Amino acid sequence: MSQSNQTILDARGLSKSFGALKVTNDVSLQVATGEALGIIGPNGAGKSTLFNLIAGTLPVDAGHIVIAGRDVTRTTAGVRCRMGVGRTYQIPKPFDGMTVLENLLVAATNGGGQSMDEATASAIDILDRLGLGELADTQASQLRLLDRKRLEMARALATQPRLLLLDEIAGGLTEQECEGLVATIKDIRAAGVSIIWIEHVVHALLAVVDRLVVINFGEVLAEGLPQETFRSREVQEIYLGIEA
Ligand SMILES: Nc1ncnc2c1ncn2[C@@H]1O[C@H](COP(=O)(O)OP(=O)(O)OP(=O)(O)O)[C@@H](O)[C@H]1O
Repeated sequence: MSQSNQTILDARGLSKSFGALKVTNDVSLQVATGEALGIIGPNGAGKSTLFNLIAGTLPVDAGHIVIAGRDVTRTTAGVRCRMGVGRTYQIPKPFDGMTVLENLLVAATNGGGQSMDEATASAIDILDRLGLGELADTQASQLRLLDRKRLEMARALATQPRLLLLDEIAGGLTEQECEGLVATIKDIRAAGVSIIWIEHVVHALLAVVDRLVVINFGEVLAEGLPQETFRSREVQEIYLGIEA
């Protein structure tokens, strides 16, 4: 079997400490090309840190990260972005002084390495797909929460990811907004993008993902089919604090 064709992400033995605090402890994650993987876990379990390690915004203390068959453990976030790792942040980080369209153009030209013509064409397409077309010329600072979250996703898509990391994109949305978001993520996935989605809104996550990983105290507590894993005794007890 060719690893590079079948596996978009192969992370092995990842560890990270901040001072004396061990936040990631020997975590291994594999994502097949085209797969959607969900990650849940209590606050402070180390989920976002895992994204920082995979995206390259933080260096690992130990372990290896292979993306599409290439060992990227020692490469920068910029290199990984150009290799196809796109991400959203838990707290959206648009350039507030720029318009929605300008935000995408920066992502597409800097992160995605596209020419301005290519970037403009693909940005307009992405904005239409995400329901932001009419807001293209609106300043990012003027957007309501749902549209800020859409913009966060649109910026990540503008970098043309093969692997998209979504960090708590559903938090704070109404039920109806959440349903729309789930449909959008399904569309992105159907277009061939592999996804890892960290989410506290579990019902939204379970509507999309093929597999679920539960992180607790920086370690993989459980892993498997989404419903089965979420309902397992150890996850109900430790993640939800419920005696099953
Ligand atoms: N750069 C940093 N320096 C020091 N400590 C950090 C840093 N980043 C994260 N931490 C700590 O590491 C732990 C894990 O944080 P992380 O954000 O990865 O958790 P999380 O599972 O994503 O939590 P949440 O669900 O609340 O977003 C927390 O105790 C956090 O305070």
